[in-house]
Amino acid sequence: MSVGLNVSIRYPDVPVLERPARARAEGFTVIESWWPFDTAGPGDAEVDAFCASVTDVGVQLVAMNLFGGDMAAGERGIVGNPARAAEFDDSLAVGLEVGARLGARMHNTLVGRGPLPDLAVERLAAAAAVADARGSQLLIEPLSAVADYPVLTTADAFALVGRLGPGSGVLADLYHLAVNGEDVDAAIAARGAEFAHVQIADAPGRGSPGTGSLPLARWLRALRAVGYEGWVCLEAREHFPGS
Ligand SMILES: O=C(O)C(=O)CO
Repeated sequence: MSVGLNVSIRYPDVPVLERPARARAEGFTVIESWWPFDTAGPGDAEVDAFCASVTDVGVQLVAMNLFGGDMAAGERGIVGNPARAAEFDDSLAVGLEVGARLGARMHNTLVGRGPLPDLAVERLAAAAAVADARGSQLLIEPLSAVADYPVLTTADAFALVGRLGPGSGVLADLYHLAVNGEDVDAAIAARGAEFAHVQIADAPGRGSPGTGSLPLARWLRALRAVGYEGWVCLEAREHFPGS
């Protein structure tokens, strides 16, 4: 079980292309990122620059979100909006291309706020099949503190992944699960070995481990005990909010 750093939530005020170097300077050699481009369909030069920002500093990118819309404005996914189908397709193509170039085979795919329309499930399943053919996975993550987000628990995530088929998996962010009130010990015991990816932060505050009250060490030991063999990435703010 190796630990990586989510550079998007860790360094929100650092220019995107400087974030891998900042992570390396902090001692991380493994990173993940939310969608690092301003649009769903960046040009070749933007993609080349992002890939170089990772390879030039000798860190490994293990996961990258697909385009989720305007995250700062509260959007969490566009797949259910027919008017944004082209953007979703562009994001999938670019995400898989970056993944192929950098070896990042996991793509957290936010599903949009509000009830999940069948259209979204159909498009996610089609995208998962494309990802599967490229040796990659679309990840479904329960989120907390996002109004009307339809995936809140590991049960929600596994149920949706069950409808998407191969090329999909569950991203268990233990912070979100705890904030949503899920019994994380029970979730790990029941299906921890099936998690495709794990993220952690402490609560309250989504800060680094030790800044809140979550039993993160116990949960990591439990994940190892049930046979989880994937990555654990720190998706935490650098400082406890207000500090
Ligand atoms: O929106 C969030 O909190 C996420 O974790 C997105 O990946």
